[in-house]
Amino acid sequence: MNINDSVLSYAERLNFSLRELYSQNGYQPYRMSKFEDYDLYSRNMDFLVSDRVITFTDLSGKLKALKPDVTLSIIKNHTDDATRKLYYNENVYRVSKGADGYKEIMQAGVECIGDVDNALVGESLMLAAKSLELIGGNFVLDVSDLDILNAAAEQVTDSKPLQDELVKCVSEKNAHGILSLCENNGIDPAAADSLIALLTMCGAPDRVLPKLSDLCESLDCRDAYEELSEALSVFQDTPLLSRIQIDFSVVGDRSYYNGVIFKGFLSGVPDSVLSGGRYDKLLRRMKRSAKAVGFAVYLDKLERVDETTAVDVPVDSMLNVALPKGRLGEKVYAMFEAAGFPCPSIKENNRKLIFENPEAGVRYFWVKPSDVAIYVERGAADIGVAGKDILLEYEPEVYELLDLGFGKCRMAVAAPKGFEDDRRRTLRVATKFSKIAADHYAQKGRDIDIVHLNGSIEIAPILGLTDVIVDIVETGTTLRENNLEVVKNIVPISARLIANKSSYKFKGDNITKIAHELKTQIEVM
Ligand SMILES: Nc1ncnc2c1ncn2[C@@H]1O[C@H](COP(=O)(O)OP(=O)(O)OP(=O)(O)O)[C@@H](O)[C@H]1O
Ligand SMILES: O=P(O)(O)OC[C@H]1O[C@H](OP(=O)(O)OP(=O)(O)O)[C@H](O)[C@@H]1O
Repeated sequence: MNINDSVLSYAERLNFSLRELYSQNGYQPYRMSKFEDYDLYSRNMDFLVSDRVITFTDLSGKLKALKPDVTLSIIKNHTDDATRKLYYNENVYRVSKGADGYKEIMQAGVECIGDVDNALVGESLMLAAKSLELIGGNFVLDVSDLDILNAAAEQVTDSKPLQDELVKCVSEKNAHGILSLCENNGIDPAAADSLIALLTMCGAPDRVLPKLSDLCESLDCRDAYEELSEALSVFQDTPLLSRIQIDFSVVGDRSYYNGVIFKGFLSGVPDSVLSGGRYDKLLRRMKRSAKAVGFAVYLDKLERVDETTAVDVPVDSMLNVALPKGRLGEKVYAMFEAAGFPCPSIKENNRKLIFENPEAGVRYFWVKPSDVAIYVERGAADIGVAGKDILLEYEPEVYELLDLGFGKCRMAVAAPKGFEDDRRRTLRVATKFSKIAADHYAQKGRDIDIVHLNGSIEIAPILGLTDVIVDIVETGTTLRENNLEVVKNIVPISARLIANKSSYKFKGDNITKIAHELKTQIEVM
């Protein structure tokens, strides 16, 4: 049968090219059903991107799921000791982030399960880079190593939950977060020197590996270093080497992944388009003795990429900045101006929302403070400034590069003076910050009923709508004037510089320049 490939869409053609690439490298096709026992996911929930799995009961009353993931099913069916190299092309089903809609996501990927050595990890990295090359355009493959990150986190603390928080800070390029975790837990910040060194150690392998070698010596994780450098050696003397970056902000769940992990980014696509790594720990959890490495290409994220955009076009040289309207706005702009990114038109008295200065290479947008994180996460802005309250509430997938040290306030529980919590009743809580409130009370094991409000939160307990509020307190005036008082401080808040992860790969020089200039201003503040 001859197929006239002009009738195929870009994604379909890409799909065929990927299959060809994987089968030429000895990987066998793997087909599976769309349905899986829900039990598989309930036992491995943290491995999934989201804990919201679409379920249904089958005719025998068994709880089934529409597959949100492919890897778990492949491992479940890998029951012998043979080494298998597989590729798949499957749809997975997920609940969309921030909405209650469902998404059907097309994934292509490879898995190698069995006696996986450094050469096979290298092969997987090479196939990942070649997959990105097939997609076309300007791409970067970021490579990290979770064993090295773990060794640095273990040097700071023995506490696993705290290690998780520290590693999460590395994934956000959030050095100030690491230092404040040390401070809050009575740890000498010097203990985090290696972790912070990893956070800043990003760039081409030739440049990073010598420094990393010394660091791994002092962290006593030489084997992890050898694995990483041996796997990366597959790119030596190939043109793909220029696309490879070591970047420790690539982090997977520490209870599933280990060793080399990686993510692929494409210029113009706001989120990673490929993700993978070693996951021997997942196999241990599923009582398998084999080792494994693999990756998935998220074809759905390429929906807006086609042959015309997937060419090596120069990256838009303008830096797009989301500024928060309101109480932070003027101060934020003034800092960017002083950092060498002025845009005089922004001071004109009009209702325009977008301002640009091509000479300075910057374009500013005024958006609602609570929307800044969305613009940055979705790549409409490369960087922006948002309060930590917004970052905690919406948990956007962004880098948190700097604590700007202003917009200082705190998130607190407040109640009418003399309030005492009656634990026989559900506590009614009014807030704009439902997630922060839910997390706070979940940690205490307190049953609550959240009443989500959009402002004037302080009125709720006065009118008997709720017992307490969770809200921002700055001077405390609003509480005082409404006969309320702080019951518990939850977390300090200030303004943060955030960056889109993909933009950071392709406009990194401009973003680090601006972050450096802003940091200098903070230090003299
Ligand atoms: N007294 C304060 N009240 C509210 N936010 C404060 C205060 N002091 C500092 N901030 C910080 O300023 C940020 C922006 O606050 P602002 O009041 O301008 O917007 P908002 O009214 O909270 O946002 P939106 O208009 O989207 O509801 C907050 O996210 C918070 O980080
Ligand atoms: O401690 P204070 O200095 O009194 O500041 C805290 C108040 O400021 C914020 O309200 P905002 O002015 O943003 O109005 P809102 O009620 O509409 O959110 C916040 O929600 C508190 O109500």
